[in-house]
Amino acid sequence: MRLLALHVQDFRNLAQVSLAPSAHATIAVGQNGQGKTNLLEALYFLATLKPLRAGRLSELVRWGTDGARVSGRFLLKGAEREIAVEVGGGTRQAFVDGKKAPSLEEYFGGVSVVAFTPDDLEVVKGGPDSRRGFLDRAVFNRFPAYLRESREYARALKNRNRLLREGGAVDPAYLGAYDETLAKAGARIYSRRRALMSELAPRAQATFASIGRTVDPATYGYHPAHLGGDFAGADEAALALALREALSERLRRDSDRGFTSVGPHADDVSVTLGGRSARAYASQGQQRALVLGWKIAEIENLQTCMGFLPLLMLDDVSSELDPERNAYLMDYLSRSGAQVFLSTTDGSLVRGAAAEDTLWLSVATGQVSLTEPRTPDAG
Ligand SMILES: Nc1ncnc2c1ncn2[C@@H]1O[C@H](COP(=O)(O)OP(=O)(O)OP(=O)(O)O)[C@@H](O)[C@H]1O
Repeated sequence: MRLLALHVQDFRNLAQVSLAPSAHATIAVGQNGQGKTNLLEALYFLATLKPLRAGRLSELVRWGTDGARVSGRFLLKGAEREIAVEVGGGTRQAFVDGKKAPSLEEYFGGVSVVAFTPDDLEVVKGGPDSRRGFLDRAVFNRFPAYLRESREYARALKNRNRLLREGGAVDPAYLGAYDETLAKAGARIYSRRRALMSELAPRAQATFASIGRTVDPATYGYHPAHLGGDFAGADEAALALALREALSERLRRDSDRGFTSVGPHADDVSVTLGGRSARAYASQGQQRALVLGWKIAEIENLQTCMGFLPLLMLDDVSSELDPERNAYLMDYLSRSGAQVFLSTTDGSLVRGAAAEDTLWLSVATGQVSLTEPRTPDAG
């Protein structure tokens, strides 16, 4: 997969940007607050239909305008196709080759992106919801149908919670029908996450061992909350049954509280170092290496399982790493052969990822311009 052209219109502070990225590294350099992350976010949004940072879609639209548009021409399995997304009035609309996308699967059709941002540290330091978000982005890349499947689950959960909140005497038959739907959709989420983690965890552990500069081994594990039975060995039907049982066991408590306390929305990912919680005991640098181990594993796993490298996006990551780990990452990027997009305030930090064909961009007050080749520190 390769992005041949990117067009951005009225997306955050970017009024109009058109560029033909390098097949390898495209590097956006600029001072703080100029629009570098916005440029990467536009690409991320195009490739995932999810905002990288925004809570609401309306935040993506340039102030004073009615709508934003991002489009990209991709080379995918030897054929060119254009995908586009428009945001306006709080909703988004996806297009494939100029026509409304018939389905999300059709829209993505092999486009995927792995993003590295300073917020990724939350996967170790933050709460379960950050870790679930992190896990779900990786699952979505690996199994594109996951976006639709996780929406089905979210819808079923919302309906059940509404019923619980309404209180009073909930008709058991009525609730049973909701539980059935929720258990089925939930079982699919469990099995997707479990499949991804079984591929990813050993790779991430091995990658961490090569960058961690510590003899303590790391582990990455996925744990469904409050689910009985043998999780590792259960098929999807058995997972649905276990979830249905857990839902009915907790019904009284859930009715009192007005929300569903068991299911994939309550899961967590554990990250340990030397057998201890990385959140509680790992140093800042070790936590960064743990995240880096995960991300590199995700890229390599996609390459092995899907047969292509995702686009890589690194938002001001080098300033967060010590020189040795930064050099490791830059070297990895230049050797990977992946198409990479980097943002930085200091071009010299990412020079290790650059080559002859690198596209250097300068970003200032929402304007993106090409800078002369081999003058990376300009801008
Ligand atoms: N919807 C919007 N419309 C117009 N401008 C916006 C919008 N959303 C954010 N901005 C502006 O975008 C700018 C921030 O851009 P961005 O986050 O890309 O900065 P950056 O270059 O990555 O900076 P840093 O190096 O500090 O991370 C801010 O000036 C902010 O006010």
